[in-house]
Amino acid sequence: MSFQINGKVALVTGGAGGIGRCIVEALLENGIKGVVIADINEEQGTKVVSELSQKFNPTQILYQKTDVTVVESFEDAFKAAIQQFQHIDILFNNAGIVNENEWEKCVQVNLIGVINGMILATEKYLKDQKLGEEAVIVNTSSIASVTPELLIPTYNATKSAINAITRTYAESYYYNSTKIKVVAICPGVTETSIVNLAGVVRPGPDDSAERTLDGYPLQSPKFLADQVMKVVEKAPTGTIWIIEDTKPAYQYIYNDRKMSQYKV
Ligand SMILES: NC(=O)C1=CN([C@@H]2O[C@H](COP(=O)(O)OP(=O)(O)OC[C@H]3O[C@@H](n4cnc5c(N)ncnc54)[C@H](O)[C@@H]3O)[C@@H](O)[C@H]2O)C=CC1
Ligand SMILES: CCCCCC(=O)/C=C/C=C\C/C=C\C/C=C\CCCC(=O)O
Repeated sequence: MSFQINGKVALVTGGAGGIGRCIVEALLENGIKGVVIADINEEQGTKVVSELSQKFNPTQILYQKTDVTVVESFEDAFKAAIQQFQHIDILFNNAGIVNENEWEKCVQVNLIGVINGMILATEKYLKDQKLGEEAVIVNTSSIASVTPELLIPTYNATKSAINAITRTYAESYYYNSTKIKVVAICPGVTETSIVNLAGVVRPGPDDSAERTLDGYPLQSPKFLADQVMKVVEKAPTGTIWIIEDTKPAYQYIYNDRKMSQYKV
């Protein structure tokens, strides 16, 4: 059974940034009734609303200043969605940062922020305030969740944890009472401000080499967002989707540990 974006209401954390903003725009192009941009950056959030209002009906787009690391602030974004649009059907847990120098902050935003969203959505808002039979949560993970990237160990760890939480909340134990499909997307390197490495990575053991992302295939956030719409509509719950190098989304399959034959 496929999920219909048309007529639904979505909340996008980090919706004022590169990937989040493109997800907001793709949702509007796919007939969303209303979308809340829940982002800590008020200046950018207001700017995005005014730019999108040139192309779409302004009453469909709401900016709510939100810090996902603060549960009350995150909850206010859900309340704003209900007040403005009467229901809430899709949560994009998308806000994320890279900062290996202030690694606690990276854990706060990438992991605690996503946990806050999962609890608010599965225990209250998406569970009780959805329009149709099913709601959807899309967690933004990364290819770094399954292939550890050098120089960003804390970031890699937060993204692996996102896959774990996605798979847990997809279990029928939760789904049977929430009717929320939970999936994760794992983008490859995508052209946004996050890929600026200056000041956010720690020097590795060999700190003489210049660290750049040269050689990594770069995709556009617009391409990524269009793939994400397909994932929202078609992906089964608990699935993890790699989207990299401007190629169609494909499912990442975890092995059953009991199939592993290696012995010490
Ligand atoms: N750009 C890339 O190459 C890749 C990005 N990702 C993930 O995609 C997501 C979006 O990142 P990008 O759009 O690339 O970065 P970005 O830096 O362009 O956007 C991130 C947005 O999150 C917001 N934000 C940061 N802290 C927040 C907080 N505490 N509460 C609410 N909003 C907050 C920022 O204000 C910004 O608008 C992140 O989770 C990132 O880890 C995953 C794989 C690749
Ligand atoms: C700044 C990283 C942005 C995070 C994007 C993401 O989620 C996945 C990225 C995947 C690969 C590249 C990321 C980081 C690599 C860091 C430095 C490159 C060092 C290259 C080298 O010198 O070996």
